[in-house]
Formats: sequence, structure tokens, C-alpha cells
Amino acid sequence: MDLFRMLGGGARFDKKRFKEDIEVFQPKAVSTGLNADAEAALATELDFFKNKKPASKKAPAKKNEKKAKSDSDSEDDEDNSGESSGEDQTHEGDESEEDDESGSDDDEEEENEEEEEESIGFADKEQLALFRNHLKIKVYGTDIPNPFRSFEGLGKQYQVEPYLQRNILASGFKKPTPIQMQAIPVILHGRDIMAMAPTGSGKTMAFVLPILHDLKGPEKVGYRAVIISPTRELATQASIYINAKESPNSSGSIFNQIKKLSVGRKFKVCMLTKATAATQGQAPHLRQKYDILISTPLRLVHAIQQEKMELDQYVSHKLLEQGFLEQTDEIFAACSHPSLQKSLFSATLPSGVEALANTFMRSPIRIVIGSKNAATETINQKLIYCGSEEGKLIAIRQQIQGGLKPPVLIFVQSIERAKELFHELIYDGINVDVIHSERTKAQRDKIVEGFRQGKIWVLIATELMARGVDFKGVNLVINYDFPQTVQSYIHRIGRTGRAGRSGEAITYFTNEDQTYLKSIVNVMRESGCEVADWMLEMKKPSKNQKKNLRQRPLGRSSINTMSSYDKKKIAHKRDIIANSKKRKAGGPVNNGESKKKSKVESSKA
Ligand SMILES: Nc1ncnc2c1ncn2[C@@H]1O[C@H](COP(=O)(O)OP(=O)(O)OP(=O)(O)O)[C@@H](O)[C@H]1O
Repeated sequence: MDLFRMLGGGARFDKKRFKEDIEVFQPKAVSTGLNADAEAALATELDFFKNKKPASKKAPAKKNEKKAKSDSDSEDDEDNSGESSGEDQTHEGDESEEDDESGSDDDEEEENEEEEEESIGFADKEQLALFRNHLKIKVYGTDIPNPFRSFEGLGKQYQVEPYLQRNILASGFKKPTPIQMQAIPVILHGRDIMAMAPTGSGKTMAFVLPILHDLKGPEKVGYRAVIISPTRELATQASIYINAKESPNSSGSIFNQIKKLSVGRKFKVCMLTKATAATQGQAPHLRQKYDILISTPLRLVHAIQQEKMELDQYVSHKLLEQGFLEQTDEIFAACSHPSLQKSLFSATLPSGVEALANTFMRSPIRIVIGSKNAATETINQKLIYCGSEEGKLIAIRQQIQGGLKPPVLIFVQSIERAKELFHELIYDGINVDVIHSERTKAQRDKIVEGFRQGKIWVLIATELMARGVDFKGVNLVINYDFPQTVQSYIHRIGRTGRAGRSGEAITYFTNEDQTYLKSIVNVMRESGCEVADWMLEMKKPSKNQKKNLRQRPLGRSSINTMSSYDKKKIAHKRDIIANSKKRKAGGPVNNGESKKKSKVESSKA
């Protein structure tokens, strides 16, 4: 269909006469499950929206009620971007083709044939619409390929290489997730795509699979696909994929997903680091030829500026964030291939970012799974009022004493506060650690691995860990500090409740945070969580208030319950240990450094 439209460029084909020729180019209809309904197509563990619950159960009805209410009440800016679940679904074929001037019978017949073509794999357009509706797949754009229902169906329809089929099975993936069902055919048709789907819903495979399919096999020609990931942790989780204790599908890092899906083909994948960038700085004929490049935006831009990168083929673009927009321009400027294909995947997409993405995409297809900027429905979200900063520390201690079910991830708003909270909790008899960008890469990798293996029960983290990192078993996320944006909230809590599992997210709020509470309340309501009536009646923050918070976190008094005497004692002990180590190593000893430091600390407190 697409191929004909592209080649036709305004010309009209007599599709009856050239039926056989068309069939040669036409992807084959999915033969499986033609009459099966969407519910059957979805495995229970992937039923993110709990569509499989019996209709008689009360909860979903309540959700719908709440949701209907929210549509009239949704935020009008980037938090919920005026695009509530009430937005109309634009199915393929809804957009009119060239005007029919004659209105002849022939044209009518042709129209019917086009309708048939467009509902490949489905009995008719109505069945297709029902299928999408049921899985909460919304699509916007023109000539939108149909979703596929099963991996076998995908294989037949798009002639997906058997090695990819085998690797999907070996990953333990029985059914595609809704984002995979709709996004994979779109990318395979060569279309630009903007896709939003809940955290933990399988977006990584939705773009990795079509890339591998398109690249066919390794070639020593240079980069043919570039994947940009917001953090190094998401891109690599390098120490994890070699961990034999992990089940085969336990890590969803981009590198790891490529590795698992490409077994049998020796694709060369470069994770851009300082070291690999240095080797790419050699003369072009000496450079290693990789097929796929994975990088964080800043590192890639740096390499481009240093002329260490030649990017001229095919780009798949996982995530684009507001702060990275300038870099994105530079990256696209370096990717000069005429048929460059761009993909953008995220759990959240502020409307400003979407508008910008629209400027560099070619008639993109937009896919939204569920409600835009809502959280995964498998997460039980709670808000806890703590009054003040001291109240938060009391609340977390109570939580620990009441018994935490590890692994638990705690988010705070700054490195300083991460360190402070760590120093508080380390005396509470739990295995706690802290991760932030001041820790070395080796330390970060080790911590992530320890957390996965259950050696670390509670991990205190900054925003560094909020996006994309796939910890399947996280039971609880605590937002110790109220998040600065709705997007941050959704990504942070999305570290739990992944791949259809259930999880819990608790957000502490103080008097100062109350101004911003309504934004989170809206996400909770959109995702079907219970919210107290008084919260629903709260005023939402103004655009300016939100902008200010996005730019700067709220000032908070430091996390600190220890007396200065206790702190001095601990610091003194630390010095004794450090000095004894240094003495053993024959180095200079510290004379009261900690004492001075503790004085500063106590005067601050
Ligand atoms: N079809 C599938 N069946 C079962 N599990 C799947 C399937 N596809 C992906 N997964 C698993 O689901 C988990 C989450 O996938 P992934 O990390 O791609 O989510 P995501 O949507 O990118 O999340 P985030 O927005 O947080 O980055 C991973 O562990 C992955 O292996």
C-alpha cells in the first residue's frame, strides 16, 4: 500500500487490472487470529490496562467514571498538554485521499478496495478500530499500517528473519505489547514515528526489532543506526547483561535488548564512551566499523564536534528531552542520509517537545498507548502528607520500621540530599546505598548490579535513575522529595510496576509542595488510582509556578536528625579508620580534617 502510494506520487492505479502485480508487493495478510478479539491477543502479564478483568468488576467502571471527569478537567499545558483521553482517534483511512471528482462506480469500487487493503489482518475497519480501542492504542496520521497481533503473524506479514523470531521466543516474550503491535509495523514501513507508551511497556523492543530487521546483517560500512538515550545507565547497564544469575529477559537496557535480539548475527554495537570516542578519533580507515551506535546526547554531540563521528545512514532516536533539543539539531545535521528515518519513544512527551519533533519529522505517525502523560495502571500510587522536612524523615523511618519489601528505590532532588539521606538511613540497620552522578562509573555499575542481585535493599537516587532503567522487581518507589515535573513523576514511579507486574509508589509532600499537588493528583486519577475528594478540588498550579519549579527545585532544609555531637563522633571514627589505612599504606595522615568539617556542618544545621 505505502510502496504504491510512494511510487505513484499522485497517479492512480487501476487496481483491478493490476491486481496480481500489486499482490507481489503487498505484505501478506496476517493469517492468525483473524476472528480472535483483542482481548485474546493480549497475554495477562502484558495487560497493562487490566482489560481482562471481568466487565462486572467495579474498579474499571470507576476508572472510566473518573477518567470521563478528568477529560473535562485535564491540564491545558505540557503536564497533560490539553490532550486528554477524550481526543479523537484518527484511524487510517479517516484522512481523505485525493478528491473524488467524478463520483463514478469505478471510483466507488476502488474506494472499497482501498478500505479492504487498509484493514489487512482484520475483517473490516470496525474490527480494527475495536482492536485498537480495546488495547487503548490511539493513532494519528495518514496511511497508518495495521497493528499485528502475534509475533508469528508479524513474521509472516513482514518476512521477519527467522533468527529474530527465534530470539524473541528465547527472550520469553509470548505476545507483543500494544506499543510493539502498533509501532513495529510503522517503522517497518519506513515511517517516522512519535510514540508514547507507559513506562515498562516494552518500548525498547518496539524500536530495536525493526532496526535489526532493516539492517539485515553486519556490514563493515559504518554506523547505520543511532540510538540516543537520556542516560548512560539506560543505554548500557553494562555490568548487568553479563550477570548469569539474571533470567534471560530480566534486563531491558538498550544494549542488552540488542544483544539478546541479535543472537546469531554478529552486529557490532558501539556504546559511545570516552574510550570508544578516542578510538573513533583515529584516521577513518583505522576506525572500527560498527553497525549501531548508542550514546547519550552530550557525548555524541561532543564526538561530532571533534569530527570523530560519521553519521550518514539511518537513525532511530529513542528519546528526546527538552534539555537535549539543541544537541538533537546538531545530531540530525550530522545525519545527512536522504532517507533518514526518525523515531521518538517516550513515556511522556510535553507538547513543546512534540511540536519541535514535528518540525524535523516527515509526516510522522503518532501513537499514544493509554492516556498521554499518565502512569502505568499496574502501579498503586499514594500521596503521604508529612507537613515538614522533619516529618518526611519520621515517615521514612516509620516505613522502614513497619517493614519494607525490598528492593525499594528512593528519589530525592539533589546529590547533596541523596548523600544526606544516605547518612541518615545507614544507621537504621538496612542495606542501603546511594547513586548519583558524582559516583564513578564503576561504582554506579556496581551499585546497580548489587541492587538487582538483592544485596542492596534500598537505593537512594537522584533523577539519574529516573528514566528508562529496567529493574523488573522493584516493589516500591518512594518520592522522598516531591518531583519537579509531572514527567519526572511518571518516569520515577515507572521504575516499579514494569512488564505488567504490580508495584507501589509513595510520594511525600510537605506544606510547601501543596501548590503542585494537583498535577500529580491528575496523573493518579488518569491512571485509575484512588484520590481523596479534597485533593480533586485543589487548585492546579499556574503555568508560571510550574515553570519555576521545573527550572529550580524547592529550597529544603537539610535532611538531618543527628546531633552535632553524634556527627563529630562519627566523623572522628571515620578519620581514625582512614588514618590507620593511610598509615598502613605509608601515606600522609589527616590532622583533624573531619573535625573542621563537622564544625562547618554543625554550624549549618
Ligand atoms: N512482548 C513482551 N513480553 C514480555 N515482556 C516484555 C515484552 N517486551 C518487553 N518486555 C520486557 O518488559 C520490560 C520493560 O521493557 P522496556 O524497558 O522496553 O520498557 P519501556 O517501555 O522502554 O520503559 P521506560 O519508559 O521506563 O523506558 C523489560 O524487562 C522487557 O524485557
